[in-house]
Amino acid sequence: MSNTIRVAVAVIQRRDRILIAKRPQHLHKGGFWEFPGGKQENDEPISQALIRECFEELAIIPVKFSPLIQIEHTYPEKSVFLDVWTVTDYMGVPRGVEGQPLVWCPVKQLDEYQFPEANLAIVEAIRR
Ligand SMILES: Nc1nc2c([nH]c(=O)n2[C@@H]2O[C@H](COP(=O)(O)OP(=O)(O)OP(=O)(O)O)[C@@H](O)[C@H]2O)c(=O)[nH]1
Ligand SMILES: [Mg+2]
Repeated sequence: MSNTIRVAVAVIQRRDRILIAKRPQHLHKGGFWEFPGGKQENDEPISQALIRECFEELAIIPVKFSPLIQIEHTYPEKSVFLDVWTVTDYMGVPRGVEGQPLVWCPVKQLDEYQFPEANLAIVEAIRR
């Protein structure tokens, strides 16, 4: 679909924990938890979008990352294509640059948080 939004998503891992962030209330799926990331810009390689979004949202620079899963999902309002990466090394200390709460969530406890629908497949992929 031509109006599908392409999104770079970072599953940032530290030992058995994953970094999750709470989406600001005013955004699409506001109040849900998410993996940091955001929309790919024109002509930008997806790995560059991943690095840029991690810097903008968390003030870190991913240095070691690999593809995890790609998910197409249609919400009532829009369609997204999530290009999800596992980040295993980065420079800096993550903080919620936009004021968003962050949690290092044990993999086993990910289902205690409410994610957008499309994320179900991400959580399954993390557990594989
Ligand atoms: N970052 C992120 N976006 C997700 C996840 N799951 C999911 O469905 N999305 C959807 O992907 C879309 C784009 O993400 P985004 O809002 O973070 O994009 P962005 O950072 O560029 O935001 P902006 O437009 O405010 O600059 C949103 O509609 C969001 O609901 C997720 O785990 N992380
Ligand atoms: Mg974002």
